[in-house]
Amino acid sequence: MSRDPIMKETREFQAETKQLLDLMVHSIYTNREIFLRELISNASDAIDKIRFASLTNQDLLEGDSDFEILLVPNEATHTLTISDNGMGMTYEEVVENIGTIAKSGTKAFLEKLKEAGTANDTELIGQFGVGFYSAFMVADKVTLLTRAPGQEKGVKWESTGDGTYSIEEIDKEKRGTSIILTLNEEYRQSEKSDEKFLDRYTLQSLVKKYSDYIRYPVKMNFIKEEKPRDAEGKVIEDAPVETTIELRTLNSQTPLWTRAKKDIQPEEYNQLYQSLFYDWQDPLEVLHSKVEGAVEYTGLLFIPAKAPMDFYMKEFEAGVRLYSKNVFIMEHCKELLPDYLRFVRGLVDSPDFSLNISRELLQHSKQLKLIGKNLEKSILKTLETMLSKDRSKYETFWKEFGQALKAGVYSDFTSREKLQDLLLFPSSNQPDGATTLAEYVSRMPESQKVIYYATGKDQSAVERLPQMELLREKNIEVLYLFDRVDEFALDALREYKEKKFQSVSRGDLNLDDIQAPEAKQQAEEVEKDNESLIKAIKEQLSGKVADVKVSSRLKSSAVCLVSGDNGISLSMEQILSEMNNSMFKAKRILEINPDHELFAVLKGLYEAGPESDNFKDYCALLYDQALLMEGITPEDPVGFANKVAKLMARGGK
Ligand SMILES: Nc1ncnc2c1ncn2[C@@H]1O[C@H](COP(=O)(O)OP(=O)(O)OP(=O)(O)O)[C@@H](O)[C@H]1O
Repeated sequence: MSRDPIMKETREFQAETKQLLDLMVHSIYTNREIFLRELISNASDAIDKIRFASLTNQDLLEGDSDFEILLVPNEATHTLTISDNGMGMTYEEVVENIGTIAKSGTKAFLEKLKEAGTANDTELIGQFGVGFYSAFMVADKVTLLTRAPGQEKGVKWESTGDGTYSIEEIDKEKRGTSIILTLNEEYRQSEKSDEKFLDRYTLQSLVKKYSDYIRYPVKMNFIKEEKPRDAEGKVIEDAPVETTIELRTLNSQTPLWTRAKKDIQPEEYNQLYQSLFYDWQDPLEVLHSKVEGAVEYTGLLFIPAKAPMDFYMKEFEAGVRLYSKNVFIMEHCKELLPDYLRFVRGLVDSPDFSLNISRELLQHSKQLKLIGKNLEKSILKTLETMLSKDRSKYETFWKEFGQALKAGVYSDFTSREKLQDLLLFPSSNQPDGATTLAEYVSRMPESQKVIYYATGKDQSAVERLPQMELLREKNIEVLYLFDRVDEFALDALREYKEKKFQSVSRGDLNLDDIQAPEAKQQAEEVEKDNESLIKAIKEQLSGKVADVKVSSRLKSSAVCLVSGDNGISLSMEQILSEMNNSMFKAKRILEINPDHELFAVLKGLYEAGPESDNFKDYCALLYDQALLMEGITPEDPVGFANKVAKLMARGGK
């Protein structure tokens, strides 16, 4: 028995959707033509869905398996309709999919806009598939008619993009979705020939440009007005003009990756990349490979030129697309490539993939593992070649995605060796540039045993570190580590070509072969001579530092804080605590410069009265100073400021 249809009601868009719509209508002025690509791509996805679902349930097709996407421009009503016989949507699905924004990419996009404090950044939009809503860039009103297979009723959804939409049940005979755009006046008769979206030739060229690879025919009626011809093919001049309608398919439907590499132009790769992955820039690198043997597959992978907005966010969805004999199986297959290559976009088409493969089964698929290994190898090879043959291109890549590789060194121990030669760091030799570890090692003097590095938030922070002074004086190159992941990565690597990594802020600097042996000896002697003073300072700072030492690494600074050779470093402790992990603590060692005049003052104070407030204040200040130089706020900033004020009030006496 049929039930009463759900009556028309008006609903509000979710706040984020409103924001997005507002943006579409008022802020994006360039490239509005991409709306067509977005709607055709949605239609194609919907057909993919039903095609896939019908493999196990033929009934869903309702006898209609001639999949197609139809464009109908109508001058009289100023409408452009895009129809498909894909999956269609139920009432609930329309509410869920069209009224809200579920996609992480779009959310990230809005976040970025908020951060930038402007809604004008037209470049931003290109990085996201804003999909359906892009229709509002060119239409005053968008009407969506849809019916899911097996549903008795269809659904009509309509909005002028003003914050509300109406929704009601309707009768719809054909399964699938039609989107009717009532075009804004500007796009009915645009002055720009490529923005007349009712013009068949404009539409045809847009389909060619953006959607040629779409696997289903995108069709449109062309109206031909011609005088008839006689039996010999000659035009009959005095006959009235005849109108014929011809349904033409606008796209070639041959997936690019199935064609021979030598027949493909770079622009074709670029265009496919841009339309599949919503980028307005060409990719930095294209890897197209066809392999036959133990496994058979075609891989078409891209290294983007720029990291997407949400790349370093949790929501970023990595993974390539999987196809089997040109039939789409799934998007974002994360199981194929290791996580450190999550910036790679692209697709893999293999007859060895089963159409019915589930994500669970994928994890155990031997073929997938084998293909993944091959592709990983060829991506790494490509990057190695780029590094050696085109350094500036590699540095562009590194700027965008270097963090992912460094995180890979840290978290994926099986990949460490493979990645170590791809790492780049700035160094004291070239603070604005970047050096590989191999280049650093090649510059090391014979006497240098370890690879030095210093951590800090930027170049000036690192160069001001008191721990850098001695190394600078000795002209020893130091790698600069600015990214949070850097030190964790080097810590995980431990060594490169049997040279250990050594932080300038940790333990012994291993300078024995470089520094005159007297320096260290001298420090040890001073330490012995001042044993009781050092002990007293240590007592004053008990609970804060593990040790106090006379320094052999300081030149002009009075103190510095270093961490022990084992365990984590101070900067790692900072990063972990910012990530709410305060479980690990660095072993803090306060080093005092025996050649600094403060040392003598301290000694004087100690000798005058080890229990005096003055001596205690000096000890506390020493420690707080050392913390500040490390970029760490003292535990009691007010106490610190008061002590400094007290000293200053003495007027230098
Ligand atoms: N022609 C259509 N047929 C069936 N469902 C559709 C159609 N167009 C859109 N949808 C549904 O609406 C959802 C939202 O579409 P929208 O274009 O905004 O995002 P998307 O397609 O998921 O993402 P993207 O555009 O980034 O691929 C889709 O996921 C799909 O479920």
